[in-house]
Amino acid sequence: MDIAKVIVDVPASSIDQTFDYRIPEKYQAIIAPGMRVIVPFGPRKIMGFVVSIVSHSEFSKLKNIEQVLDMTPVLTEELLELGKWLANHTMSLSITALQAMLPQVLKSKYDKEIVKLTNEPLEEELEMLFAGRDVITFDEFEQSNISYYQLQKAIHAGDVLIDYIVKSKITKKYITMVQPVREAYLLEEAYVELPHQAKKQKEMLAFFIQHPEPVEMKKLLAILKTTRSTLKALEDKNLLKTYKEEIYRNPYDDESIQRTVALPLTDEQQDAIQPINEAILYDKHDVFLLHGVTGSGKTEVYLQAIQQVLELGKEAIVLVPEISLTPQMVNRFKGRFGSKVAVMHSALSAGEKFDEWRRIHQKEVSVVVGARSAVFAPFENLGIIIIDEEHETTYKQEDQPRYHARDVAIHRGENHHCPVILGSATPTLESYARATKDVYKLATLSKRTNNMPMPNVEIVDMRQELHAGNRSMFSRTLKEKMEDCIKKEQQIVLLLNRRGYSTFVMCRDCGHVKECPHCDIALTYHKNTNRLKCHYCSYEEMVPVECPECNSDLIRYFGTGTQRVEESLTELIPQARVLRMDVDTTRKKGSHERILREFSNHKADILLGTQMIAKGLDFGNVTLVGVLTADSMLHLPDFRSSEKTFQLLTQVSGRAGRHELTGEVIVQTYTPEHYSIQLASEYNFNDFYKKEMGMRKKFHYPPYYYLVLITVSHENKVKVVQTTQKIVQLISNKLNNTSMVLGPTPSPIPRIKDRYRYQCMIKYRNEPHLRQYLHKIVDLFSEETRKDELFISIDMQPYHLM
Ligand SMILES: Nc1ncnc2c1ncn2[C@@H]1O[C@H](COP(=O)(O)OP(=O)(O)OP(=O)(O)O)[C@@H](O)[C@H]1O
Ligand SMILES: [Zn+2]
Ligand SMILES: [Zn+2]
Repeated sequence: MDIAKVIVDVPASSIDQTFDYRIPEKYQAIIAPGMRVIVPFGPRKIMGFVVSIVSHSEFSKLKNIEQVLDMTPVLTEELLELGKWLANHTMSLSITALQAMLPQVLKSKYDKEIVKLTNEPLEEELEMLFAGRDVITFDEFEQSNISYYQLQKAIHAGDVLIDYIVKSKITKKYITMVQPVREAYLLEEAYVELPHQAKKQKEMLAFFIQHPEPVEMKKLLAILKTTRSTLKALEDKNLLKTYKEEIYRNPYDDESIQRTVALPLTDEQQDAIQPINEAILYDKHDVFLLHGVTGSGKTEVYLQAIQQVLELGKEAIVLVPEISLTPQMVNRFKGRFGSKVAVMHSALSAGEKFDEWRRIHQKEVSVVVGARSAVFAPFENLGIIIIDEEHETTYKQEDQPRYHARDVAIHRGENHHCPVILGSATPTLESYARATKDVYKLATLSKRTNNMPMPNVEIVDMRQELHAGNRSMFSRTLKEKMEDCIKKEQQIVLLLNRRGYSTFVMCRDCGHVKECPHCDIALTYHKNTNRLKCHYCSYEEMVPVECPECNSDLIRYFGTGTQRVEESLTELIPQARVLRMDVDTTRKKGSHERILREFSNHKADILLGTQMIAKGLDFGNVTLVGVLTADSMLHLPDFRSSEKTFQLLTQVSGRAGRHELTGEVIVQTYTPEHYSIQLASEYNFNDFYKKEMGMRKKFHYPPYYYLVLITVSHENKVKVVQTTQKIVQLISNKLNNTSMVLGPTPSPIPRIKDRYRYQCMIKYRNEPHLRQYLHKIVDLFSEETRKDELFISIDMQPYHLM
């Protein structure tokens, strides 16, 4: 068994291709599938993953593995299999799929060090290598004669640990602990024998006679108001000992979180959880769709299901959309399960992320709460996977591998024979359709836990406001209600539905709009710098003083950015204290939390923001929710725009009146008659579902049809059109006659960074060999994609149609 099959890090198309390498003697005892290695490839040395170890190769002249990067596999057997499936499912390279499962630190090249964790002497050779130090570089080890096997043994025994040198603000990662090495009566004897003058030493012994548990050295010295020398003296007498313990860069202060206990479930919750608990108990894979109105206690159902999973000694993954991963959310899980919970959040530093990942890898936690990529948590005994707000499109990754976390979760659920829970107040049509066909099991929570009614929604027609002479972006009703609310010392959430909006500069005389010279899209106006920026290529320029087309000086900016809304708001209601939450004000780490904390402490009357305020917030004092422009995304070239509008309105309405106070919602719109707005205002999911399903059926969209979006880009427009044309032809010949191929058409943004973009769309119901066809087609162009910068992207089940 001295040959390793390795997936190497080369961006070549052929998927599932492994290369054989010989394992040098020194690595034979330690190497295992799932470890990363460095191998020679052509003239270069590159990284790869060992996927299996075999005794025979078809090839005769094999090169040697150059270096083994891990002493314990970073990918489990299950994740290796998942990677293979993922690459095929998303039409991406195996190497890309495997790397997507690992934290950043393991993807880039970081220097390693070996940390000694014990104060006991190590095995002789290793002990000599450390030579009294706590930390040595990995290089030093590699230059020594010590075998990898010896090192691996010390790692497994917990005596040493391999760490990556990541720059992190928190540098202190190890603490020194003190512990008595003698039994209490021996400490007492020693106490009596100590001379009078050794007062401090006596105090320290007295402390340990009372508290024989290990204590952090720093704390001990602080409590006893003494120094290291006292401790040293007792160490020398062999009464106490010190050792190091690793502390994790834990960004959450677990101790300050208030612990909670399971609430007695309502009847509806009870009915929902019962079949889930059964699936957990009998190792049964089922997908449950938990359709529960906002505030109906879905989270409590998750928590109690996880409780059951933990009692069986298994593990749980909870996925939450990135922007809902607030401290409020995290605390609900930490409050119930304490330090058993790891959090995977993109705002963590690389070092913090790695620490959280390692806590999972080393089985120190059994629950992970995280955004999309947490679905790859390296648990080996999963008992449940939960996806909260399953309708969120951020669960689809927009670059390679273009996976949907829901598909990955279900695949892992099958592997582990465990249930998958999809929860939402507004499930996707895809999931709901599956539930009505019994592919998923449906559980419904129709009432809020406090039995409060859903807040009343009033639709305001902004066209009539205009006719009545009100040109501001706030209707008269909304203004009155806001003033009233502030008077009563209650709070307001204002949503500016900004998708599809931007602030652009237009000439009032000739209508000229300033566009990016490299991308076919309007430049966005940034007020604080008075510059125009492109959001696709970061091109920027000064705002022109006159129109480049007609030289008029009537050049003005249009659109409604949150910043502008804030300004008009403070003009309209000067006494209002406004907090703004959008991408600009939350860029800094921790600012998101700060804004929410201030709002929750009633430091402001109004929380004004974009989509990110619509989800998960639970503030008892919020009684009014205003939506400024409900229809702003209805007109986007996206077949999901009605669904997204319905979801957003329902979610944001759910922020009002969650506790004792009743809430109300004002929705401003220019298209009050649109069914997504009407039905959202009635909380009528069922009718919306029926109506929208009718539309999808008529226009051949999901869930009736599956989609594939193929985008071709190149600097030469003719080449782009021709290539897309050819792809359309090739694929049309292969598909059956219930499938459709649309295109070629220019992409909604026809040029980005000077590259032209064309696309075609495949709609199909049943094409079992589609992926094979697509692979073949992509292979046909592989020369051009490699040499001529032709780019072909394939998005299976696209969410982003731009
Ligand atoms: N069985 C219960 N008895 C009493 N209170 C409960 C119960 N279950 C949940 N709650 C409380 O009801 C409130 C709403 O619950 P929760 O936030 O879990 O709802 P949700 O369905 O997840 O809402 P959203 O979709 O709006 O986030 C919370 O304050 C929660 O503590
Ligand atoms: Zn002009
Ligand atoms: Zn640009």
